[in-house]
Amino acid sequence: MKIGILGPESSYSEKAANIWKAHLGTNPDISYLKDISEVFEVLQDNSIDYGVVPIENSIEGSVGVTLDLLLEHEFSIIGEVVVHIHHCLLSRGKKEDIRIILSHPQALAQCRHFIRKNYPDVEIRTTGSTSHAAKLATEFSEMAAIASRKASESFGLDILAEDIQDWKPDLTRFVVIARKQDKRIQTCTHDCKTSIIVYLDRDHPGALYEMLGELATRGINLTRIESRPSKMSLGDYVFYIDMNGSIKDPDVKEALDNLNQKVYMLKNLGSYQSYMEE
Ligand SMILES: O=C(O)C(=O)Cc1ccccc1
Repeated sequence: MKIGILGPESSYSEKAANIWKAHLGTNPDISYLKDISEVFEVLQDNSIDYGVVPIENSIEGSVGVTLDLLLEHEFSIIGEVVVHIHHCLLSRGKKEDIRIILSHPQALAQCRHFIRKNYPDVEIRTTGSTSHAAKLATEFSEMAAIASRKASESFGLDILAEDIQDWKPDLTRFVVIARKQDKRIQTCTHDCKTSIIVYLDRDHPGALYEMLGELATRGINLTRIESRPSKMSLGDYVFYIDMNGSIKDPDVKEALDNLNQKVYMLKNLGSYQSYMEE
C-alpha cells in the first residue's frame, strides 16, 4: 500500500500522514510528490492508494486547489488530521545574506507580517511544499525557506527564527483521500464528520436557508460552510459543507436524501474519523 504526500521529506503533510498511519495499524509506504495536484493525479492513475493533502488553515483559510480537485474527482475523504504548525525561517546563510524567501503559498501567507517587518525588501518565491523550499535553500546562502524545524534537520539548515507564523495557534486540517470505489475505505466509529459539496439548482430567495434547514431541523451541527466559484459565471457558487455525524446516522442520511431532492447536484465526499495531533 502506498500513501502520497507533498514531498520531499519533512513536509507538514508527512507529519499528518504519520499521525494517520499510527491510527491505521498498517504501515503504507510514503510516496513523495511534487504538489497537491500531483497527489490527485497519481491517486487517479492507481499509482498510490491514499493521498494526504492540506484543506484548511486556521490563519489563511481554505486551500482552494484541494477544494476544486475534490469536486473534479470521484474520491472520498476517509480521514482528517489536524496538525499544529510551527514555521521556522531556515537558511545556510545569515540574516543579512537573505535576498529570497521561498515557501508554499499557505506558509508565506501565514507569515506575512513577519516577512514585512523583518525582511521588507526580499523577493518572495512559491514552491509546491515547505520542505521543497528547504531543499532549494540548501543551494544558495541568499535563500531562506519557511518550513518546519524537522526540515532544518533533514536538510542541514540553520534556524534563523522560530515560530514565525503571525497568529497562534496555527492549525492545519489535512484530509486523507482514496478512490471512491476502493473496497478498503475505512468507516468511522466515533467523532465522525461528513463532507458534501452542493450546487443549488437556481438562484432564488431563501435557497441557502432551505438547504441548511434540512440539517438544522434534525439538530445536525455544521462545522464549516464555504462557497467556491462554480467557474461557470461570476456570482455563481458551489457550497462545501462539513457536519458532525456519519451517513450511517439515520438523521444525517435523511437530511442528505432530502437535500438531494432539492439541489441540482450533491456530492457526498464521505463520513470519516477526525484525529487531532496530541
Ligand atoms: O508544504 C507543506 O509542508 C504542506 O504540507 C502544506 C502546508 C503548508 C503550510 C502550512 C500547512 C501545510
